[in-house]
Amino acid sequence: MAALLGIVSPVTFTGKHPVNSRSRRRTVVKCSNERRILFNRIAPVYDNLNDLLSLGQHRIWKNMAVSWSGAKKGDYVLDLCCGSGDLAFLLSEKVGSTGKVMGLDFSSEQLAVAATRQSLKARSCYKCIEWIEGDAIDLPFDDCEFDAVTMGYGLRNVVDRLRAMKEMYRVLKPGSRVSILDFNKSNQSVTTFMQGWMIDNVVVPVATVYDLAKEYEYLKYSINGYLTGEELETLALEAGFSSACHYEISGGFMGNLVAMR
Ligand SMILES: C/C(=C\Cc1cc(O)c2ccccc2c1O)CCC[C@H](C)CCC[C@H](C)CCCC(C)C
Ligand SMILES: C[S@@+](CC[C@H](N)C(=O)[O-])C[C@H]1O[C@@H](n2cnc3c(N)ncnc32)[C@H](O)[C@@H]1O
Repeated sequence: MAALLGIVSPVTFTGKHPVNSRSRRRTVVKCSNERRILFNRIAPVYDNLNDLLSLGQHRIWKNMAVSWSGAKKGDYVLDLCCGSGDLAFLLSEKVGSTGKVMGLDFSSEQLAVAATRQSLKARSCYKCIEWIEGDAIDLPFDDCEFDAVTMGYGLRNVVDRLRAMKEMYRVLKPGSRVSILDFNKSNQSVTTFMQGWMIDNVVVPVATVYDLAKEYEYLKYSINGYLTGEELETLALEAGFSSACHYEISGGFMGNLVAMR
């Protein structure tokens, strides 16, 4: 489970000397691949389980994240860790057919679902979306390209979060925003307890029906290994953003970081 968790401490020590960067690199690559496999495996049922398990609320949270990004008509925007495309479709409705949306993910199966969903949509704005298979920590884009960046339930799953944050900073135009939605690692013990209880007693039992118990058990461990809102703000400032604010939503179950370059 630890491998699936891919929880890699910033510096891994054995004995007196830090493990060399080559072994750390190997660990990062291995953990990253474990996660890619996880999201490939859940791709066929991902959207339906999100709707069922959040009672459709996740669509509200994603709408909020896209609104916070500041994306507007005619913009060129990026949705990182786009998965099956939920935030990319919402962004395309904001930028319209005169804008452009890039959806990037390293799961080929998630991108295949996104492309299929796009092919079934009639509105012209959805035609402005392009899907790219790539890694959030090494973006295939130039500096200062995008008017907005979104990341829905992605940063918690990225092994090197600071590197991903620095890449988001690099590809954003000065004065533009990144909006990062995810579970909230709450400081309130009641919220943490309720989050964990829901995952243990609702989410995982339902996922078990689809033989995905292990994949959804990862959720709880990944939230435990995530950053608090305050730590996310600090991470954004460390990556170079001029300002950062983390908003708790849905009773503290979820959170959204907004940072400006
Ligand atoms: C859209 C949501 C989660 C996306 C998601 C993120 C991940 O990192 C995963 C990792 C492994 C497997 C699946 C995912 C994954 O789906 C949030 C909503 C879906 C959640 C699965 C449901 C979580 C339930 C909450 C703990 C409680 C919701 C209360 C609400 C007010 C009804
Ligand atoms: C929980 S899904 C979120 C999908 C979508 N943003 C949403 O909100 O529904 C997390 C996504 O992040 C992708 N991902 C995780 N680490 C990544 C990385 N380093 N580079 C690119 N994609 C990554 C996974 O493949 C998966 O599709």
